Amino acid sequence: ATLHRLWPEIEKVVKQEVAMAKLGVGESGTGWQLFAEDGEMRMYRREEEVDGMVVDPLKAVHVVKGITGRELCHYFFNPQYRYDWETTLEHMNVLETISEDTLIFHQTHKRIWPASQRDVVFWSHLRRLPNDQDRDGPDIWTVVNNSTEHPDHPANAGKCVRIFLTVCLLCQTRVDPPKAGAPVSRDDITCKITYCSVVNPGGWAPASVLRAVYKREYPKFLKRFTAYVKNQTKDKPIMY
Ligand SMILES: CCCCCc1ccc(-c2ccc(S(=O)(=O)CCO)cc2)cc1[C@H]1C[C@H]1c1ccccn1
Repeated sequence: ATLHRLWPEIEKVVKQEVAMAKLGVGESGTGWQLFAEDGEMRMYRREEEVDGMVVDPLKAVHVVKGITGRELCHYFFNPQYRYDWETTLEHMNVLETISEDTLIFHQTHKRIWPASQRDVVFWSHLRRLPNDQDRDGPDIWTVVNNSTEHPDHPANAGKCVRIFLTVCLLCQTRVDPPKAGAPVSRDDITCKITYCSVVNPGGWAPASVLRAVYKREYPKFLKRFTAYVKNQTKDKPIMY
């Protein structure tokens, strides 16, 4: 994959997104407003518009027990599971397999009245990162999705309005030492999740509609996705 034309962009965007995801909502200056809370999950957004279109950056932080960052990123990255947890997905297609950890997707999402239907083309990269806090702790895992162009799916050539997004799922795992001699079980594992996303809706959509959609869909997505991974992994050996 190091020889692929996208490789320099992938390296740059992954470094930028991971650095941003590691910033707390406090440190990255003012402007983050809490808009949803559910147990350990906190969802923040900044109200931003580009050319009169809502492109509110979103940052969600969540802590889940019993699954590792590698497991979360495995189920987020791999196409074969996506229809199980991505409720707004209408169609998904892998356009290119750049390497086993780098794919290019085309997705159409269900139409959200009164806006027109959207589609997206993005590269998706799965990456293991060293744990910079605790050298002998589990690694950090991330998936970065970033819009790209593809000759088979020119933007706005069909019925869908092309959206543009950058998404980063960053997962940091912690293992609390079990009682002396006991093996590590899923009860000893905690994963801190940071999900950052900026979605440019492409064509015009009413700000009120977009903000209502984001307020409804993002909490639902993160809750459903983490519950899905817990259910998929509960009887499987732990993947670090
Ligand atoms: C008028 C609505 C315009 C935007 C509709 C739309 C399209 C794609 C997306 C989207 C596409 C990909 C990703 S992902 O994280 O890369 C995972 C892979 O699927 C995430 C979200 C979002 C939304 C916005 C509904 C909003 C919404 C928010 C969370 C989930 C679903 N829908």
